[in-house]
Amino acid sequence: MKGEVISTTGQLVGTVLAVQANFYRVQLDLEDTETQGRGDTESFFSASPRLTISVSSTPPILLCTRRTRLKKIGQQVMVGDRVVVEEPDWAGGRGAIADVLARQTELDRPPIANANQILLVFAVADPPLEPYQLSRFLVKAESTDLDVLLCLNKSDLVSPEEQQQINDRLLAWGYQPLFISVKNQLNIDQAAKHLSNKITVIAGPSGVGKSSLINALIPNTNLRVGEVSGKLARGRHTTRHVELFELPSGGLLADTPGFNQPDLDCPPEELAHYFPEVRERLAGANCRFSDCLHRDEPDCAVRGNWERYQHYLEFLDEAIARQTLLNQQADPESTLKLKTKGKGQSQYEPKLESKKYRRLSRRTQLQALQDLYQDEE
Ligand SMILES: Nc1nc2c(ncn2[C@@H]2O[C@H](COP(=O)(O)OP(=O)(O)OP(=O)(O)O)[C@@H](O)[C@H]2O)c(=O)[nH]1
Ligand SMILES: [Zn+2]
Repeated sequence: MKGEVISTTGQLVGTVLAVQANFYRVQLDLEDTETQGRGDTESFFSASPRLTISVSSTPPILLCTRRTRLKKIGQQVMVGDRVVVEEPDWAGGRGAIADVLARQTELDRPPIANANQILLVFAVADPPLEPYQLSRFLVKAESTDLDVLLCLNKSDLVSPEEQQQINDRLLAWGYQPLFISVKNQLNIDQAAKHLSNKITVIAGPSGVGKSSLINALIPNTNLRVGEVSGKLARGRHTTRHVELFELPSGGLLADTPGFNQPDLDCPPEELAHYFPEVRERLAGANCRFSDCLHRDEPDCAVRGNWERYQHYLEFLDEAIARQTLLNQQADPESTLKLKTKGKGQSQYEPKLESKKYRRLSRRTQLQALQDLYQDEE
């Protein structure tokens, strides 16, 4: 981000770091601002009390409103957006967003534009590495179409042999994990290297050391101090707030409340592509049917004894249950059946499965639906 020359027209261009009510905190690209002859005033940093900024080396941050024209055309501004800023008031630290540049990527939950990758953080122990949970997070991350990086923290808690075993297992899944230990400052530089000059969304279950890692990557920024404020600040009851934090080596990091209980909401036919193992199998062979769901169809190139095949089947049940539910909401008639009750009464009940995916036992589907609701509680 830093030092990038985006426009040759003398426009001020920057990146939206945070959205606060109707204000947008925009970090301007360095080159652009230098040509505009801003004065070095401390006050324009008043909008970002959490960042300690050295005036000489850090691009200025302006608190911006959104131009009425943008409101009229319904142009939303998201965290991560590249925006054109007009009428900078350097002394007051204010400006106005006049335009939003085309987005490279767009995430829904959390709402972030132009993210490049997801950094999935898990721990090798404490909490124990749970393959099914990891698989779920990986599939969810893959479904965003962003690059997926896997970091395994707390490597100080396992022996080199155990670490090797985990490594081999994940290699077979198609991932090359980076083992780190925030506690022992192991491989933090390596992790930082992967994040430089990119927008990275960090995700992972509770207690694996995400806050600790963020604090190690961005020293002097107590954005979430692990055990005390971290839990409170990011608890279930906080409003969904997304913010990008600048890494010293360049690049921005988004922490993601709300990504911690991933529900798999992709269409059933897409699910297989979110497994590297499947992509590899399908690179060298085809299933007989182009719409194969890789369950019990003849001549399936995917079904087999790879470790996560069972995970695939379970996630598939869940995706089908979700799809059925969605279809039913969109078009109740097509998925409701008339059921005759006693005393001549009849009533509509949901059909549990659409024809397209019919195969699951009713029990499995019910179970999947129940799981789904539990997740959403
Ligand atoms: N042994 C060991 N413990 C660590 C390491 N990194 C973090 N921890 C500890 O793990 C616990 C959880 O760390 P956090 O950084 O709060 O984890 P988190 O992922 O942010 O957790 P949530 O805020 O619940 O999402 C803390 O007690 C940390 O001190 C590590 O590398 N090794
Ligand atoms: Zn198949």
